[in-house]
Amino acid sequence: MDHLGGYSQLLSCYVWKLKNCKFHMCSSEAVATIWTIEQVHRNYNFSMQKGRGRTSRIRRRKLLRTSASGGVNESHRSEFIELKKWLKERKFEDRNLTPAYFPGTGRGLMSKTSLREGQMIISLPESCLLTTDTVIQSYLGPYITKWMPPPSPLLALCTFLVSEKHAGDQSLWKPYLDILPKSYTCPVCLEPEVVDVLPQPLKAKAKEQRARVQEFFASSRDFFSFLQPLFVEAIDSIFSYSAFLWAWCTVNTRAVYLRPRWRECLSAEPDTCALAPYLDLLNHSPHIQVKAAFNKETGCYEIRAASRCRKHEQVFICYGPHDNQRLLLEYGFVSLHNPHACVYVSTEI
Ligand SMILES: C[S@@+](CC[C@H](N)C(=O)[O-])C[C@H]1O[C@@H](n2cnc3c(N)ncnc32)[C@H](O)[C@@H]1O
Repeated sequence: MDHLGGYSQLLSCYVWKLKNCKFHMCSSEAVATIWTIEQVHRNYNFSMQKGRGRTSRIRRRKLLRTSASGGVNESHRSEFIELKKWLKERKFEDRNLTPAYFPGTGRGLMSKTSLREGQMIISLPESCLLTTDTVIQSYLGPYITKWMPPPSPLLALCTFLVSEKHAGDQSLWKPYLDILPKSYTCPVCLEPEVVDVLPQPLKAKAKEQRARVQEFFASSRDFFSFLQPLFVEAIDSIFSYSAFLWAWCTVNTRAVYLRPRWRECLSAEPDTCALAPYLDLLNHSPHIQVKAAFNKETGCYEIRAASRCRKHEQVFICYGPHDNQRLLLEYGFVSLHNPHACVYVSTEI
């Protein structure tokens, strides 16, 4: 009852803050409050499950130690155990980081040991990357090669994601697909009535983005129909707008940058995106500078720490010098204390 009392008190305090302060709170404060509610809820669930033995005491102490730095270790979760096995088969093992949940930023990666400036923090072999090469070498390859005009690199990646997600247990990428978000918070995924209450300049951008994605989907439907021989179910039920939007957001919010490559069977748009399982659990901080790139000599996508990081701290990378409007549009979040923050003023004002 103690737990329940404390929990509901804390929760109602935050809910009250959200309800009553919504007119005074900026969107980033509101988002932070929602995250705090989530964290209270998670801590509550954890404490209700705790046992009374020595092992539970040790575990609890360990949790307190890690939560002192903000993160709760999540490496015990079945999806991360499966992902780790899958990465090991592809010659990747991580000694520096571990998946964890952080108040404020949500799921991310936490350092297991202190990291020096310039130290390699992740070196992910090419065999773990999902690129257009992966797609072309798959069962989709012959269809992509035959389709005219050639599909874009982005369409190839989205098609592969939707198809593999549909394959479920049969997919070779299942352990990766299982850790991907089920839904996204980018404005392109919001209901039009919600977009309507956004500030004018952001609303215009969000509408533009939605129209672009809808047009991209509409213009790809003939290509999807061409893939029907690969599936038993009707193609429209597999390549629905919601499945396509999920795949688009997956690439848009998580892909890393590779040097442009050109493939004859793909359109001339730059082919620069790769999905990098595990590495894509790194969250963004505008205050961090990291060195990240594909190293041709080692055949790995490498990230080096640009500054030191203490044990059990969240390890961040920087997605770019983005203001909060851009972060929300492209990644579905805003950054507190963003040095690139700016206010957009419409021309009428
Ligand atoms: C590359 S993923 C990073 C891992 C992600 N948090 C996850 O759980 O899979 C990018 C997404 O993480 C979230 N994210 C990244 N940095 C963040 C931050 N500083 N604050 C809040 N959310 C963040 C956003 O949802 C973003 O679209």
